[in-house]
Amino acid sequence: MPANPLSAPRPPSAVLTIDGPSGSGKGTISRLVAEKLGWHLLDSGALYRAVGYAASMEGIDLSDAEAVTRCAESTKIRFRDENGETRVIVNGHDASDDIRTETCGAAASAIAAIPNVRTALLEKQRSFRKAPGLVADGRDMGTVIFPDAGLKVFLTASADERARRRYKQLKDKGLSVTLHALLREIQARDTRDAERAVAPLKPANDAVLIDSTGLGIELVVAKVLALLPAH
Ligand SMILES: Nc1ncnc2c1ncn2[C@@H]1O[C@H](COP(=O)(O)OP(=O)(O)O)[C@@H](O)[C@H]1O
Ligand SMILES: Nc1ccn([C@H]2C[C@H](O)[C@@H](COP(=O)(O)OP(=O)(O)O)O2)c(=O)n1
Repeated sequence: MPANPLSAPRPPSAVLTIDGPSGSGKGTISRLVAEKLGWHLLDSGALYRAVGYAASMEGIDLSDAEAVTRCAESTKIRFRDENGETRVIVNGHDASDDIRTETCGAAASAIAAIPNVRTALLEKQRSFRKAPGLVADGRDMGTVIFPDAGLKVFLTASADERARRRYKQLKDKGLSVTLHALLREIQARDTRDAERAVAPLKPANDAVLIDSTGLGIELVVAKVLALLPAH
């Protein structure tokens, strides 16, 4: 008797992972590639930022692993599309702007080193994998969350260039920052993210490295699209 095609297990949807350090352009490139492909998008850093933000708002000591883990387990995080932008809703409050500060980035990096916090966010991240495909941006998308992804990109740029990009981005938002302080923060975050024991920032063995220093956004998008296997 022929197998019933309806009961056959469906192959998992396609995933493209884009990992890399702060300011390498992961978020920008992931969003543009996802738009071109019509795929879903996972900004995993926003989840860690949301937990760092919620913990700070609740006055939790970020080095108290148990309290931060409880916070990660109980914080409700939703993404909502609004006028072509993705808003991040944390416990019912629109925290999209609050979570983008460098202070919140540092808080996210600190709580992301707690193994149980990562476990608390694991299934939520995997639930973004849906047809026709997913572009997932973060630090461990290719190594831990989607190890079977069809294409893994590790996006880098020199620390100086990443600091300059972040400086321009924050200045354009009207925030008061200095290039020197941003460079120090980026270097401190690189070190903490790369040296933590669990799911450190590093390229997967099968990742394609793209150094975007001196490359414009459209060129990087084109490079990523050219790497995609037929899907
Ligand atoms: N290849 C590039 N060339 C110039 N600027 C870039 C490039 N990629 C990203 N940017 C800019 O750098 C800033 C940081 O990019 P973002 O996507 O937020 O990085 P990440 O998500 O890796 O932290 C943004 O203002 C973005 O427009
Ligand atoms: N998959 C991820 C994503 C982010 N993190 C942590 C480590 C990062 O320093 C913070 C913030 O990540 P995010 O990608 O939003 O930061 P940048 O946009 O690269 O500056 O969260 C992580 O540990 N694992």
